[in-house]
Amino acid sequence: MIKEPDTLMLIGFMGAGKTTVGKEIARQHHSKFLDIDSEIERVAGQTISEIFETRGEVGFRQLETEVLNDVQTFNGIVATGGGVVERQENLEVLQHSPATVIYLHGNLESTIGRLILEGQRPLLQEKSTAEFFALWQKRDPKYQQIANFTVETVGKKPSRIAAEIIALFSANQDELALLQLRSQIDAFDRQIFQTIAERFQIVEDIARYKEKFGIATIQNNRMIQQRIALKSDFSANKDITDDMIDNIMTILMQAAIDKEVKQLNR
Ligand SMILES: Nc1ncnc2c1ncn2[C@@H]1O[C@H](COP(=O)(O)OP(=O)(O)O)[C@@H](O)[C@H]1O
Ligand SMILES: O=C(O)C1=C[C@@H](OP(=O)(O)O)[C@@H](O)[C@H](O)C1
Ligand SMILES: [Mg+2]
Repeated sequence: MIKEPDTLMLIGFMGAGKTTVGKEIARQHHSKFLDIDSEIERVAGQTISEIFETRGEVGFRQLETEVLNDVQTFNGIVATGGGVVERQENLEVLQHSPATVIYLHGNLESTIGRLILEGQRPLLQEKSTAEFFALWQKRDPKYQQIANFTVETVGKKPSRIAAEIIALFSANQDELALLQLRSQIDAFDRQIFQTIAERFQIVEDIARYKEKFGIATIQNNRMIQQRIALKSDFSANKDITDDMIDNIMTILMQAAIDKEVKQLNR
């Protein structure tokens, strides 16, 4: 669903590579490039860090919204700042943008590593890793909500990510529709595994309680009850069969038991 040929808005968390990939797309595709942060610096006559220092984040966000509105008619590749999704009015501008909105999705580990090397993001300086993770979790659904496409960046060089995005320009309507649907499936898959990762955090806490109170790792009754409850909750959904519940729960349970046992043996 490339809305207008050659106009893109890149969104994503700080350090995802919006600026780098945006420049690379422009270089490979011979289009114009504009970075909202650079434009804010030009308009304000101050660096991003100076703006945060003198006007606070509120002052910065005000400038960001103004520039975002101004660049809607820009004919080329636009890199936004990671916090563009902080304001509801910005989400609306991006949703109605004539440009195609592309979410550069990454992971927190690689992102933080890169940003620490660079050391230029004011928000990174003032936040702990836990706060940074919370910010990530808060923003991720918003990026997903407004993106026409989500492109995975983990383990890919900027030149490859740019080439993948450029390939979208030449895809026909059917191919684009398929790519769009696949990018939605990929996003759901990531959500599913994110949820499983969060489930494991709880497993860890449960293992600690079991150890403290001398409760056995395997509780057959509890495992049977979980399946009965799930089958009942999803009985009206024909895609979620009892077999599927059994298969998936077997994998999750076995992995949880392995984790608990490993924790106990430490
Ligand atoms: N795919 C990538 N692989 C390796 N390094 C990258 C990649 N994308 C960006 N970088 C590096 O990470 C840092 C942050 O990238 P940048 O484009 O400024 O991100 P953003 O604009 O999304 O905050 C830069 O040093 C850049 O060279
Ligand atoms: O995520 C954020 O809130 C910010 C991201 C930065 O842009 P990048 O995403 O290009 O790093 C920059 O706009 C500012 O430091 C705030
Ligand atoms: Mg940037």
